[in-house]
Amino acid sequence: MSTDAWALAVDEQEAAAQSIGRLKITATEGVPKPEENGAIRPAEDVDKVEEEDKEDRAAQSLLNKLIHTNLVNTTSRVEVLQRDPNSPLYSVKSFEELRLKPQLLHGVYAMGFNRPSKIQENALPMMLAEPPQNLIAQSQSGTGKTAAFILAMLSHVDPAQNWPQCLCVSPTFELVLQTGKVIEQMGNFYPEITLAYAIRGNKLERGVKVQDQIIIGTPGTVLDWCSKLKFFDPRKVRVFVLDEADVMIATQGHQDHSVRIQRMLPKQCQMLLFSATFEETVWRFAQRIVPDPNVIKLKREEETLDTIKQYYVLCRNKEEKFTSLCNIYGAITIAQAMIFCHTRKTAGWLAGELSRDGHQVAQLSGEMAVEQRAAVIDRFRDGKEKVLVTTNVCARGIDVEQVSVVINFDLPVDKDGNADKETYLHRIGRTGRFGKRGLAVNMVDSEFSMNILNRIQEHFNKKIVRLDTDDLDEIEKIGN
Ligand SMILES: Nc1ncnc2c1ncn2[C@@H]1O[C@H](COP(=O)(O)OP(=O)(O)OP(=O)(O)O)[C@@H](O)[C@H]1O
Repeated sequence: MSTDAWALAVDEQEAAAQSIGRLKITATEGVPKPEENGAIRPAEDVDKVEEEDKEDRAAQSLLNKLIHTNLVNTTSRVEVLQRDPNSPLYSVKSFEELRLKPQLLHGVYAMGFNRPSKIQENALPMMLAEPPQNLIAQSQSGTGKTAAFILAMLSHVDPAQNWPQCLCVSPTFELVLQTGKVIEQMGNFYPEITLAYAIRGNKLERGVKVQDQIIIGTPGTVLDWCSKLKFFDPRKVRVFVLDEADVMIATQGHQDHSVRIQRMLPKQCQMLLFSATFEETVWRFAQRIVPDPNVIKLKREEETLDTIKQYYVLCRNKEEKFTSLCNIYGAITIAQAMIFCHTRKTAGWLAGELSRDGHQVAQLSGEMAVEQRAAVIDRFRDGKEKVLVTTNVCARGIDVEQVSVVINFDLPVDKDGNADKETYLHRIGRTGRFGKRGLAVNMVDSEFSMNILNRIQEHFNKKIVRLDTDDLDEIEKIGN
C-alpha cells in the first residue's frame, strides 16, 4: 500500500473508533426526548437529531466494515469457532478437564487462552497418560500444536530433579527462540522449571552440566551437547519432541542428527512428533522410528484452513506481479504481509521496489547470520516493519498474529521443479492463525507456474479462485 493509502486506512480506523465511542455515549446519555411531553421539537433540534442519526448510521456502517474487515477483536469469533465441531479449534473440554497442573492453568489463562483447540484436547490426554505413550500428530497450521507439546513437557517435568528431562528439537534457530519464549510464558507460574537453549552462539564452558529441566535446540547443537560436549546425559531424558517433524525427517542433515539423538535416549523415553504436514513417505518413516505410536492424522481435504481465502492472479512478468501487488495494497487494508520469493535475488529486487513505493519493508534470506534473521523477525513481530519479503527460510512455524496476507510472489517448487505442496501449506499458514481470517494470493506468470498451481489445487482438492487485480472493486470485496 502506498503511504497515502496506508494513512487513509489508519485515519478511517481512528474515525471509526471515535464514532464507536460516540455511539456508546448516544446510547447511554441519550438526546433530549421532546416527544415524551408532546412538545414539538424546535427545527434546529430536529436538524441536530437528524445529524446525529446520520452520524450514528455512518458510525454503524464503519463499525460493520471494521467487523467485516476483521480489524476489531476476534475473541468472540474464536469462541464461535471453538463451538463448531467442524473447526480445528473445536473442543468440548476445558483446560481444567484436561487435568493440567494449577501452575500451568494459570499460565495458559494468563496467555489469554480460554479453551483448548481440537489438537490440544485430543493430544494432551494421550501425552499425559501413564505409562507414557508415543504420538505422531498432525494438525493444521496455527491451531495450537506448539502449545500442546509445551504443556506436555511442562507437565512431565519433575522440578525437584535438576537435570534435563525434556528435549525439544526444532529445525531453525528462529523457531527455537520462538518456542522457547512460549515455554517461558506458559511456565511463568512454575518458576522451579527452567529452560536451556541449545543453539549456535550459546556457548557453555567445557565440563558444565546443564541443570535446566528442559532443553530446546536445533538438531546439530543438541547432538553436540549430548555427545561430544556431554553437557547433559541423554539417558535421563523422559520426553523427546520433534517439532516440524516432517522436515526433520525429510532433510538429510536434520534426519541424521535427530536419529543419532534418538538412539542415545532411553527405550522408555516418550516420543512426540508434530507437524502440519506429513508427506506419505515421511509419514511411513515416522511410524518406523516411533515405537507403537498413537496417531492423529488429517484427511487431505482437512489440511487447508477454510479461514484462509486463496486466490491467484495472472501476470506476464515480475514487473506486472509488482503492479498487481501495489493494486492489492491500494484496495485493501493489510495489517502485515509476508511475501515469498523463490530466490534471494528476486526478494532483494522486490524489497527495493516496495521501499521505493513507501512501504516499511524487511528482508530475510538464508545467507544472513542466524542472529540477524532472528532480529529481523523480532522487528517484524513488533510491527516495526509491515512487510516481510523472504525466501523459504521462514515458511514454517513463525507465529505473527497480525499477518493478514501471504503473497506467493513465486509459487513453491522443490529442487526438481515440482510443486512443493507442503511448503505451500506452511507458507499460507503464516496467516489465519488460530481462527483469524487470512488471505493468500498466488502470482502466476507462466504456463509452468500455472501447472504448479494446478498441482496444488488437485492435491488439496481445493479451488483457488482467479482474482483480477486491475479491478479494484473486486479486490476490495476479497478484503471484506
Ligand atoms: N487454546 C488456545 N486459545 C487461544 N489461542 C491459542 C490457543 N492455543 C494456541 N493459541 C495461539 O494460536 C497461535 C498459533 O498457535 P501455535 O503456534 O501453537 O500453532 P501451531 O499449530 O504450532 O502452528 P504451525 O503449524 O504454524 O507451527 C499462537 O499465537 C498461540 O498463542
